[in-house]
Amino acid sequence: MRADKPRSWHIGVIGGSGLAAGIALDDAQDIAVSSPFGAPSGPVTTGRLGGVRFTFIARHGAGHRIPPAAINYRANIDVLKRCGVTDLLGLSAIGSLREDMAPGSFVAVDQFIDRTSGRENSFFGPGLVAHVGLADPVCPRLAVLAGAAARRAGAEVYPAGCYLTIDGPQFSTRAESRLYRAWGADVIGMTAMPEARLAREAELPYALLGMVTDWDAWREGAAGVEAADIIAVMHANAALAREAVRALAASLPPVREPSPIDRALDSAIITAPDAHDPRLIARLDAVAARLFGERE
Ligand SMILES: CSC[C@H]1O[C@H](OP(=O)(O)O)[C@H](O)[C@@H]1O
Ligand SMILES: Nc1ncnc2[nH]cnc12
Repeated sequence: MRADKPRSWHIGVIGGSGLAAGIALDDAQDIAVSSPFGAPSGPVTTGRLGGVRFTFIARHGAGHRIPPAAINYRANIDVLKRCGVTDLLGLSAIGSLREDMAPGSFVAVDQFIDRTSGRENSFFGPGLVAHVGLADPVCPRLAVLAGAAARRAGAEVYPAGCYLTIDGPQFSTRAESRLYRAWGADVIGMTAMPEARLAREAELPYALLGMVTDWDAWREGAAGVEAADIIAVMHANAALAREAVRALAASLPPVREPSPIDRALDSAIITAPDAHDPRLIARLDAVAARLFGERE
């Protein structure tokens, strides 16, 4: 498949907390897709919304079984790419680090700070070294479309925000929460990294619609975060998130023009061809099909 020709949209959706039940798709089919990177969070559901192909995966698995640090982010993105997804939208519960971003509002995240450690954060490695650019980790086209769709669905949407990713599973201390505010982070969660990194390596334009569920722990005199409160807000907002996805489907231009992110790997791989590890190349049959599909 050439990346520089217009093609049809195929939107991958990674549904987070409160969204494991997925989105209602026409002609939906559940498919267990296997990945050389291990087990994904579960089967994908693929189908159509208003004529556009969508494929959904629940980030934490059915019944929210998988904690943030144990999610196989590589496998999730690999199977979505394997299904032919062209663009990837993450939906996430987030805590607010700002007075104005109140619970119930949505944020089209545009930057990340990564405080995670020990998560598999690259498809590449010894035998195939790649350094993709991540200065602008979110696809502006998809972020604008997703933000506008959420607004049309009735949400209050902030068009930008910096998401700080912690490992969790515990929520932050008050001191950490204040520190993250001082760093300039706007919202906090446990899953956007390495998801956004891996999407870029897989040449998938990525956007993240965060749904603010709480104020985290920085507010003087306020109670700390409770998971049950987050889930209650998420349940109240899940219909809005699903409506936003429907509105996104309705608003996509008929043809998907190429994105520069479709070619993110063009200048990223620095290992000499004669030093390539064929086993790693084989594992990248979906992620880097554009580069290695026919050549090696
Ligand atoms: C259930 S509260 C904490 C949990 O919610 C967020 O997950 P997701 O981004 O998948 O919606 C947060 O990152 C934590 O994993
Ligand atoms: N305050 C918070 N911290 C981390 N992850 C979250 N997900 C939703 N709210 C959160």
